[in-house]
Amino acid sequence: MSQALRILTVTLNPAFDLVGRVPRIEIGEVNTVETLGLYPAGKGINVAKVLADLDVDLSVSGFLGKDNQGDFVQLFEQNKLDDQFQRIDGKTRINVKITETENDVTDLNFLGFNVSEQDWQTFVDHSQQWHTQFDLVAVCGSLPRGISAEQFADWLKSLKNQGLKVVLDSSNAALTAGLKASPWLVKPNHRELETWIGRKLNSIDEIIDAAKELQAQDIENVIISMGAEGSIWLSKDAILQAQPPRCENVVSTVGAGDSMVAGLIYGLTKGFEQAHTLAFASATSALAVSQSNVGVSDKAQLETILQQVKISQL
Ligand SMILES: Nc1ncnc2c1ncn2[C@@H]1O[C@H](COP(=O)(O)OP(=O)(O)O)[C@@H](O)[C@H]1O
Ligand SMILES: O=P(O)(O)OC[C@H]1O[C@](O)(COP(=O)(O)O)[C@@H](O)[C@@H]1O
Repeated sequence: MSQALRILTVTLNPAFDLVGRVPRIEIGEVNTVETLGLYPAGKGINVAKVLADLDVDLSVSGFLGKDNQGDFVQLFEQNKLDDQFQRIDGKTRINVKITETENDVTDLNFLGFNVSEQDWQTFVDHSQQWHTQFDLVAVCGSLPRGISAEQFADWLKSLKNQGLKVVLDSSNAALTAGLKASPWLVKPNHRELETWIGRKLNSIDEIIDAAKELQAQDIENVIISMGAEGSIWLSKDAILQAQPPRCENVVSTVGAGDSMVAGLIYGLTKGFEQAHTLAFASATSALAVSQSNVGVSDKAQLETILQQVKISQL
């Protein structure tokens, strides 16, 4: 099948993920943690890694600290990702992810490096040519220090004004500001949607109502992910709900959201129908929770999960 869209993922604040497992975190005590891995990551890089595993050619951009870039460069080379990252002074952050036996993952996400005004201006200037190279730009993850929510929103608007399809997957102030730029597709999780709307959402109906408010901000595709409960996609054509098979052996939920974004982009790029795209994205994300690292190493397993995803029209 041919690839219709030229894709770039942007990670302004990448991270090494230090992933481990412990039966239970004892707060204030010494905890011995089983190491699962130390991976070059960050939301847009994870999305790119999954797409590369699915044989999609794409480019990656954002900022990388000069002092510890080796593993990232190796990852880009191994996955044949076109490296358009801008190098800046300092180190890329390390985030700590601990899975407890009976619980979800505890994330310790650090703030990251500082991007100078000059670095940001260089980046913005460069991005004004992206329409000549790309059709779809996925902007994923938090903002590093030095970039304000307002600067971020203005920049996203400039991407949209170039005619690019902008995918946004972020949280907190960056999400709220970024939504003002009316991206083409957004994928907040349940909790991020609650933060944006400022109230608890206790049922599917309440989630859909909140998602409709998002959609009304001129956002074509609103996907709300709800962990093991699956996801909901509101588009102009339909409201679809997906239920993936519940993964019984959760190794790490880190990267589930990123894998879902990658699966959505994959389906949209290949011209799949909406229901098939959501099923595919659900399978990709369900596969992610059964492994510590992000990526699709076993396509047969992906296909098996895909057969078990249930899609319903609401
Ligand atoms: N325990 C699980 N079993 C099966 N699928 C899951 C599980 N947890 C997450 N997923 C899949 O991953 C998607 C994204 O997970 P979620 O936790 O909502 O995203 P994020 O990582 O952005 O917080 C879900 O919509 C679902 O398809
Ligand atoms: O940029 P943020 O919001 O701090 O998130 C970065 C973290 O998100 C991740 O990309 C995982 O995201 P998801 O679990 O939402 O898919 C990690 O690799 C990384 O440490």
